[in-house]
Amino acid sequence: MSEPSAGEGLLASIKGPRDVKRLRVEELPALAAEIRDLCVAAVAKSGGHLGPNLGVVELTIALHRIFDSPRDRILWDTGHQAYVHKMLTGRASDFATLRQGGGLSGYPSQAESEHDIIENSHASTALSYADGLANAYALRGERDRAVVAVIGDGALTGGMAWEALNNIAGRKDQDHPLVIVVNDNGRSYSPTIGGLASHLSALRTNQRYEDVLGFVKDNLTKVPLVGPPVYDTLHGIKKGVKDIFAPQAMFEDLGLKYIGPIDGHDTAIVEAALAKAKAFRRPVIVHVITTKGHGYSPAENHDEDCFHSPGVFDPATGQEVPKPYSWTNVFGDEMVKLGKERDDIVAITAAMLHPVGLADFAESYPDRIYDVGIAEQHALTSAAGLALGGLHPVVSLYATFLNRAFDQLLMDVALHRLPVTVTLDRSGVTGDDGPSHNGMWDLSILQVIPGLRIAVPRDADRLRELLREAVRVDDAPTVVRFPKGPAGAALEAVGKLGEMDVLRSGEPDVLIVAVGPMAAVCLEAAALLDAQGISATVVDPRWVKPLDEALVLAAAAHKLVAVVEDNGRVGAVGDAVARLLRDADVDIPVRTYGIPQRFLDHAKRPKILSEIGLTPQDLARNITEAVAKRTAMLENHPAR
Ligand SMILES: Cc1ncc(C[n+]2csc(CCOP(=O)(O)OP(=O)(O)O)c2C)c(N)n1
Ligand SMILES: CC(=O)[C@@H](O)[C@H](O)COP(=O)(O)O
Ligand SMILES: [Mg+2]
Repeated sequence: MSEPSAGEGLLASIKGPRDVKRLRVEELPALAAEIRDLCVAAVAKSGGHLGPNLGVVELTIALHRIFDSPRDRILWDTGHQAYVHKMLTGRASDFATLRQGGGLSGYPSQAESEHDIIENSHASTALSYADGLANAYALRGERDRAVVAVIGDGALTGGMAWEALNNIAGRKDQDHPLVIVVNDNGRSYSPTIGGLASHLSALRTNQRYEDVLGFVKDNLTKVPLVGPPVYDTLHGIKKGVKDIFAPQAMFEDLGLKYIGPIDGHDTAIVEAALAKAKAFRRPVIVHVITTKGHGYSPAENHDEDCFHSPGVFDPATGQEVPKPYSWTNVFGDEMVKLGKERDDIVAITAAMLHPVGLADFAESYPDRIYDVGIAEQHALTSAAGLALGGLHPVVSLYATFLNRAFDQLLMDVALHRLPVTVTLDRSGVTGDDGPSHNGMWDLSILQVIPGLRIAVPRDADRLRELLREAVRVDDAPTVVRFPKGPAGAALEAVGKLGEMDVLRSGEPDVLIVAVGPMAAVCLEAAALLDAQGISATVVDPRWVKPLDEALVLAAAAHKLVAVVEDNGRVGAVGDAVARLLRDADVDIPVRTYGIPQRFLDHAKRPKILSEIGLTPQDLARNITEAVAKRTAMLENHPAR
């Protein structure tokens, strides 16, 4: 497979938006084709977001021809669809390094470019940034600085987006170009759900609208677009059609001007609409209809998710490299079994049915699955409602997205001691999706929730066991977290310590508390410690909240306790263990080995684990140093 390259054509000449503006209209299709070729080549090599980026090629070209980034601010909601933006802002030649450590990020990055603004990959935020930015520019008298937010139909199902729309519609200072581009491809991962989506999709799929759109395109856009006059005619015809379907009524009733729906793959039409929107000098919605994966048939025809975020694949055929049986697969298969055994078990996904492994459950029990859209807060509180109604909901999220629903878990679920199980996939270091995708905060923030219980399985068998234990709990919320990727070899216990599994017995030098999948790394580290003459006992708590009281006596017999967890090290399991020992007046040092308290730059997971010291070699070395320090202290202060 050849290295992804900007080639020798138009794209290679694009060093920034000025070069895009200079192109003649008739050159734009060739530029779009080069961009698509580079997207396919880059993602085929490294994985990433192909479908979303193929869908915004013409839109992004038009944005950079009408607006003046970086003076005008172009915001990308979620940011997974900013590859084209990166290519048009001088980074096409860097795509050979996409999502590699030290290379191009798969999301906007302020360190990469002054054109990049939002680095957070959590959806539904762009409109809030836009409202704030517009207020700042209005206050600073910079009224000519346009603010443009591109938000997908999926991200528009997130509550924050409507909080922002409410504020934008009610802006007291309206004299400012604030353009909201709704990139409507009818999909998140899967088809977008809910009343909003059906409203928008009714328009997209209605034949009368399609006929009129076709007439307009055939008869009015053959002449070179001369801007407003042609656009006004075009707009007038479609306004008639639109009034029948009135999606703009939903927005215009809010007090927002509305342009569209327009064909998002016709650069000329998009440019005209954006120019009109910019000239409005007040908040305006430009509703753009696009196709996810547009221009690459394996993506357009992909039956699951239009190549939303494929792994490595053959660009000639679109055939992905098969992925090994994963933690997600283990979870999904066990959920199908549980669904058969218990008809009170229901499942909730936040627009990620396939990625969290619930597709088979949905197929088996179509009446017991709820896709709430990108709405994690609603997911948790609707789960509370389901539990109050006598059911046991399993809410499946990526760990990082639980942050969104902390208060709902605390106050709507835990306060009422409701039997809700939350599964957190992609927990720990995920790596190449950048800093906001690592599942590195849940074990810390969940510590403070009274009554909530947390299980961290070390392998597939324990995931099956602990999921079953979790859904049996009927008087408290439970959380089961597991990482991305293959589930790894089974690690059998050699004994028990209270309810904890002893994975390795040793002399009372070091007690290693291995949190979940870090057990494999801890067992390797224990073997290396042996070579240093240090004997380690390795225990897997299985449930890390509440901790097993047996840990207190076990710790008291050792020189040192080492807690190893794939989570931020602040306020997580290590600190909980230290607090448990402190409260029991057991004066044994506790060392926590986890993710340092900083945002992690994108890189492959193994590379990051090595950089932050979560390898067997690093653990063995650090524990050896800690034991030596403890031994010296005891020798110098024997009374302690
Ligand atoms: C809060 C949050 N939940 C879930 C996700 C996972 N996610 C990434 S992209 C995506 C779909 C976005 O759909 P849309 O906004 O329509 O953009 P498209 O991919 O269709 O261009 C989802 C659910 C996320 N990024 N943020
Ligand atoms: C859901 C989401 O944000 C993805 O678009 C992101 O790229 C994570 O992908 P994986 O499903 O490969 O972890
Ligand atoms: Mg979409």
